[in-house]
Amino acid sequence: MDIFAVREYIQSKVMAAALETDPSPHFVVNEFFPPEIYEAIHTYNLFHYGEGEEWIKQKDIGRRNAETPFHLRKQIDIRGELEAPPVAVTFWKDLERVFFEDNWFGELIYNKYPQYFDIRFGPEARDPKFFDKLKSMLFVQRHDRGYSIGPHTDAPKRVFTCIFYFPQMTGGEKFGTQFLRPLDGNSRCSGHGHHDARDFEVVKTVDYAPNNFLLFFKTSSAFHGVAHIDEDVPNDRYGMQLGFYEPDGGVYKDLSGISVLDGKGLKPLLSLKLFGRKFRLMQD
Ligand SMILES: O=C(O)CCC(=O)C(=O)O
Ligand SMILES: [Fe+2]
Repeated sequence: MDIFAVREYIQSKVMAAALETDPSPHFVVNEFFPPEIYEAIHTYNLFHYGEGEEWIKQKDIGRRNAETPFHLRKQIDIRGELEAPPVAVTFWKDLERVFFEDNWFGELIYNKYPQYFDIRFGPEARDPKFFDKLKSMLFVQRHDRGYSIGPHTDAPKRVFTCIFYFPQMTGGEKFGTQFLRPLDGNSRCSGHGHHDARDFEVVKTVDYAPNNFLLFFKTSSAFHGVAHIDEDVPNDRYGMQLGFYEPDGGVYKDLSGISVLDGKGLKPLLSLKLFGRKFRLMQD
């Protein structure tokens, strides 16, 4: 793989994309990868060689976020050890280098929307080494019928998230990522928990279409989710996620002494389910 040529292609696409701010800052890029890379993403589809891991196993879900059947999403961590023929492993490891080597993608996204980083992190975010302080993830995903994700804004630690859509044909657009708005306009979410879709309206759906791409920045209004998958979707909603997030405790020391990012001490005072809906009384 010619890493520099792939980067050049992606960079021009990202910089040309229109930044939207409703309901929260994000942008979409069509034809995100050069065609030969998109073809290889299918030729070397890692799900040909293994099932993948359930996002969270059913036995471990417990009472958490019952709105989301986590176990129906299967994922394979590109950054871990891959069980695939060497040519496939080389392809995915090269793709990992495209994004992460020398903090290339982090810096590209900083340059795309520096205001977000400057406001959240202060001037240190301008230091090219800033992205060494963040954690990152890259995994491919596929989804079984019955999957959905209730509206959520991602964990408070999250900085930005990318969703890549890898169908080989059109027809599954509505199973892309939905942006949602709470019906109660006074609601925001720091990021702990998935919510009931009945309390939200869909603002926009980013198509699950060939080689489509979405990036959104973490804010307390970045509500998003996936509609209930109740029919066959091309390639089982095959895609990839890339994300940057703060380490436990945050990049910087919080002088308040409260780890807001980790959600410590955020147990609901009261939690009950009535008529199939969850109600939680949170402490102030
Ligand atoms: O797969 C998607 O479209 C969204 C996934 C998501 O929101 C998440 O994993 O937090
Ligand atoms: Fe999410």
